Amino acid sequence: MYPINLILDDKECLILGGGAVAAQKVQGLLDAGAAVTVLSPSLCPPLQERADRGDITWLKKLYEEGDESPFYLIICASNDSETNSACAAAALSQHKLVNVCDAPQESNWTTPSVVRRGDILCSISSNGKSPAFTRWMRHHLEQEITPDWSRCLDRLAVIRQEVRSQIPSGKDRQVFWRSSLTDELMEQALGGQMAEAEQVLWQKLAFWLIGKGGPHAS
Ligand SMILES: C[C@@]1(CC(=O)O)C2=NC(=C\c3[nH]c(c(CCC(=O)O)c3CC(=O)O)Cc3[nH]c(c(CC(=O)O)c3CCC(=O)O)/C=C3\N/C(=C\2)[C@@H](CCC(=O)O)[C@]3(C)CC(=O)O)/[C@H]1CCC(=O)O
Ligand SMILES: NC(=O)c1ccc[n+]([C@@H]2O[C@H](COP(=O)([O-])OP(=O)(O)OC[C@H]3O[C@@H](n4cnc5c(N)ncnc54)[C@H](O)[C@@H]3O)[C@@H](O)[C@H]2O)c1
Repeated sequence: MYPINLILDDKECLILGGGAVAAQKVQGLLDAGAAVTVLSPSLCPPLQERADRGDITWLKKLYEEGDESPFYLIICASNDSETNSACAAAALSQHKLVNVCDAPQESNWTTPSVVRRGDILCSISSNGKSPAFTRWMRHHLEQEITPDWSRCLDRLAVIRQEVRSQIPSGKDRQVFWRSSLTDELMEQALGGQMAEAEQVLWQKLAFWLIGKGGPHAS
């Protein structure tokens, strides 16, 4: 397996089936900004609510070959494994992104468990060996990765722009960041002293620039 972060903004995605598993997958796709269609003769109550609100498009029918054609990404989550397999085979023959929720061997990607904190995205997989363990790991990481991590990331993104403009060499910037983002600094930042930690980082940048003879020195 090779992890990738797929950009799904407004991409047309299809989910086959309207049960609890489909609802979980719909949530993940909506979180990623996709345009979601559910194809199923029936919907579970949470999906019915989403369809009523207009969050998703509902195609009220049984799957027929060709239904998958307009879509970029397809998740087969019906409880009819023959239909899941037929849809997956048709979609794979068109080189689409396909997941079969009860048959990873018929998929070209599997669904990881996810922890989101602002722009932080942490995905967890067990290569299909134990989704229950994957779920436990998610709960564990949810405790560890607090909303402060995302605030910290937002501050670091600002400082990164400044570092980019002050330290012209990519190699030097790498050395700066590797020597500056220490455990001690991050423990301070995430331990309730983010502003103080930020000051320390600005100081480190100032010292770095003095050591290197100022901005844009070669
Ligand atoms: C991460 C998560 C995302 C999501 O689904 O959105 C996810 N499964 C979750 C939960 C979960 N799934 C199952 C249980 C009951 C315990 C158990 O059966 O072991 C629990 C736990 C629970 O719900 O408590 C049953 C199950 N799952 C699969 C099969 C078929 C098979 O193994 O062949 C069966 C048997 C069906 C049956 O018997 O009928 C297969 C897959 N499930 C995957 C993902 C992919 C591999 C992920 C990995 O690498 O770990 C993969 C391969 C396919 C895919 O979906 O891509 C989500 C965690 C959400 C969270 O974070 O809470
Ligand atoms: N990947 C996972 O995490 C995971 C977890 C649990 C179960 N599963 C598997 O997922 C499948 C679905 O589970 P569920 O609990 O959502 O089932 P469910 O019975 O609640 O829902 C199944 C849905 O599929 C629809 N459907 C049936 N035949 C169809 C067809 N030909 N075309 C379109 N839609 C059709 C039904 O109308 C229903 O809405 C099961 O096969 C189960 O083995 C996967």
